[in-house]
Amino acid sequence: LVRYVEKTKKQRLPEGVTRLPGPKGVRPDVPEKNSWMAFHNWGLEYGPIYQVNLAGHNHVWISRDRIAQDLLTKRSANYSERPFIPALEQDNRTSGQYLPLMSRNELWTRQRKMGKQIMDTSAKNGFYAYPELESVRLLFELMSEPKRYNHALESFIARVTSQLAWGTSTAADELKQRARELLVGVSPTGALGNKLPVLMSLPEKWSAPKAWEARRSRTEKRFFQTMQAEVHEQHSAPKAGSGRAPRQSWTSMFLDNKDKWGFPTDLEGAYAVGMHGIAGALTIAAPMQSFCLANTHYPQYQHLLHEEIDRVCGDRMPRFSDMPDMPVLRAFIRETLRWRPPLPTGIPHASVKDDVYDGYFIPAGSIMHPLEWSISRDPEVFTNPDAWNPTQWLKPEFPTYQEPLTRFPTITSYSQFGYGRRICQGMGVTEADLFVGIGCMAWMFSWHAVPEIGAATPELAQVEPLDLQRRDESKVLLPDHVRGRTTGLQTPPAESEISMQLGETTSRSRQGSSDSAFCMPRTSTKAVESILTPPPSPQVKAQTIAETPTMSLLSEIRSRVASAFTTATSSRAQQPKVSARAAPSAEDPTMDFTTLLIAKPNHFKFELRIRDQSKADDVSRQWMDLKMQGEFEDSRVFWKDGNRGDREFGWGEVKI
Ligand code: HEM
Repeated sequence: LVRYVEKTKKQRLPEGVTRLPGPKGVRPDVPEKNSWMAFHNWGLEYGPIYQVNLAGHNHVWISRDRIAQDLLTKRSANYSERPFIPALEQDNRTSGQYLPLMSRNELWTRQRKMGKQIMDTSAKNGFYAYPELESVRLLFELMSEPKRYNHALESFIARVTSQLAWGTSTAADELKQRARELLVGVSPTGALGNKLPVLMSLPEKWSAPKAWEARRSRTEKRFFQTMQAEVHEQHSAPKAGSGRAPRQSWTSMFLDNKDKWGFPTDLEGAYAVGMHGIAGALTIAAPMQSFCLANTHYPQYQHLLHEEIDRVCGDRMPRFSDMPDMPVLRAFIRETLRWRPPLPTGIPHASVKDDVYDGYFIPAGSIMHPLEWSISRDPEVFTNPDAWNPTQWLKPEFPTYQEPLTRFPTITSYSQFGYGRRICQGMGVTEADLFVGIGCMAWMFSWHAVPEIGAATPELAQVEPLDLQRRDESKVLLPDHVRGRTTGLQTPPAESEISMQLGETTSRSRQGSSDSAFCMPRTSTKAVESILTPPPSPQVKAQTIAETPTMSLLSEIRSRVASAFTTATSSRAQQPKVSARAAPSAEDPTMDFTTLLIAKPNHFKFELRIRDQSKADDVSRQWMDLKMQGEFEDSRVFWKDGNRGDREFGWGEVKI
């Protein structure tokens, strides 16, 4: 408060310039849950750029893309710093350990340069097909344990990212935990040290938040160093008989080029790679979860996506290379990111010197927030912005429509990935993961509401639900040139025709799309036979397989598959209490998010149905083959006592 009073006293405005509008005084009334709704609602009241004093700091909130571009991109020399985060043990701006949170210094420049190179190289190589590989495991896990869909989606992303970072998926669980703990550390609503910075100046024995952070920081460092050392060892002397050749990874690229890129220590490179891993580990899972939410509440669009997938891919899973041929899938992804931005408050920039914008004064040291939640709801750009409608990217009558459809809609350079010099370095990975991951899910499944969850909001209630009997009449139609734009490919048969064409699978497909609550792949006799007598694989080398008798592995698969059923555990009791003023609706079931920076929908009820039994059989077979080839390694335990660890290292408690 004293700091605030001092600051306001000192500020004399230049002539002809006014202060930004905004709520007066030091505002403590920002809710912990869905905090962005408070900032969004202030924007409705005070305009597209306003300021508010939070804990003695001037925060500027921007709700329009044009203003964010004007300031954060066009004036990036002034607006590319990051604010200080008190709850971290090492200074986020200067320690070289937190690339996304660093000041614009020499370390940031070389780490960013390295980031660009490793991203470009892995993009050129199709991200080494890791998303395609891991999507087989994703589908198998969704079939086997649909209740744990959140876990399966997060694991998919963490495994791809772990493969990219270190050439192995075994670090996936650790990477997820590192990401969760760092999120706690950096979130204003997370670690107590961010609310009471004084706690971070006390000795560890008197300050539990300080001790928690010190252990987190030690564990993070040890993890990154261990992974780097292992990659180094494998590449310099691959172990004979280990069954798996060393793979390309961001770490191997770093080790090969560190002198060229000017890295004084290997540790800095370990952090630079690790931060790319952490940045990707959970963020991408959030839109995959929101995609499930959207399709459950807006089922009337699903047939458009299924139609495109069946036409372009037929009985194989979608691949990254299908991207130009699948505008509908890209539209579903883009609309999901718009509707439920993974980082609704954006990542803040900080300003270096005083500035004037549109007659308003912005003091040096202001913390600038491109408020993605509001930017994605600009009523001049989006018709009915709170509703999820992927066709607005595909129908020319919408202002969001853009050609050529081989490229648009795209998420590249979308405001969700930030602005100017600090723009996200992971757009390519995100696009590949979402395209392949969501595409494969939609190839295999359809989403259905369960009656007790009801309609999301009053507006949503007006959206006509999919009536299977009247499906043809209720279809949302796309223009012909969108539907048929993939030349040389036939228009897909209607669902009933597919069933007929599949001959033997017809009756199973009908079962699969019945109203039954079950979602298990009814493995055909042929598939059971092939599972019981898998094709002889020349490379059955993986340690886990070698130690497991084949029959017990097979029966495990069968029992896992047989135990699958509809995802459903969360209850209305878990619904959020959105305390922001004028929040749309505390009862809106699509607004139940975790509390930290990333807007991840909490577990919710829906029904996942397999669209075609033969696909389920095919995925089970592929999973089996790949598992036997040692591709699907289990996550490993890094710390004592099953990761609980000891005083020095281990997993910290995280309430998300
Ligand atoms: C849905 C997924 C993702 C979203 C929404 C997202 C969003 C963002 C945003 C908003 C920023 C801050 C930009 C700014 O300050 O203006 C950022 C920075 C960054 N992102 Fe991402 N990101 C995603 C995935 C990834 C992935 C997969 C990686 C790495 C593989 C990554 C790496 C980074 C890095 C290194 C930065 C720091 C850039 C800097 O400060 O110079 N991100 N991201």
